[in-house]
Amino acid sequence: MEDYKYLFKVVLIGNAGVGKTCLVRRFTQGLFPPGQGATIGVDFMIKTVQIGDDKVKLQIWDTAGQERFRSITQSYYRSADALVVVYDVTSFESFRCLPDWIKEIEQYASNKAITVLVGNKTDLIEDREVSLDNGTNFASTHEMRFLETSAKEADNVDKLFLDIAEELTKRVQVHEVEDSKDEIAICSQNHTVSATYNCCRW
Ligand SMILES: Nc1nc2c(ncn2[C@@H]2O[C@H](COP(=O)(O)OP(=O)(O)OP(=O)(O)O)[C@@H](O)[C@H]2O)c(=O)[nH]1
Repeated sequence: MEDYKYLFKVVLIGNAGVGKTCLVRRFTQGLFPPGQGATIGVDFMIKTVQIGDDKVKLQIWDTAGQERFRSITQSYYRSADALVVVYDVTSFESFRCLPDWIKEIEQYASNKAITVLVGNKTDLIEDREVSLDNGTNFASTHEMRFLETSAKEADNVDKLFLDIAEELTKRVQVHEVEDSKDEIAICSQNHTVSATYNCCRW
């Protein structure tokens, strides 16, 4: 018996070092890993959340930001129900690269996928190089949702993923998207599931 009603795939992309892995680990494991190494290729973690009366399983794909892995990571875009584009608010360079990530989405992802822009590392107040307005304007120009987060302080991280789960659940209920339940068995054969945790909505 499956213990969830819907399965959705969420793919995180963005420059190396912006905090993608830390966001995923904060959400799935509730921790901020010290000395996090660069992601090699792609990794995924799973977390089941409660949305209204339904259990929703999020399969969260954490892609490597380094250019040399681009051809591997691009192959994961197509089946994504949501794409989260992360930049680092203390790195204007990571913000400047956003148009390249948008191009990747346009080229490889489904046009039904939800896109979310995330400015991470808001705890580093003194080092900020990208303003809240910069992020808000970029997101509205590209019709993306937008959130600033701190994986370190657990600020807005649950909200990021729960909002995605809620929106995808709404859409599947009105048949705007299909859930990815049938594909989980295939995925699980090829990848290690790093974690399975349950959480309740607060
Ligand atoms: N202060 C602070 N540091 C963070 C935060 N999120 C991540 N970091 C740090 O940023 C560095 C890179 O984090 P990762 O999660 O590995 O970044 P990534 O985007 O997954 O990097 P790649 O795997 O190379 O693509 C690590 O040293 C983290 O400790 C945050 O919210 N605040």
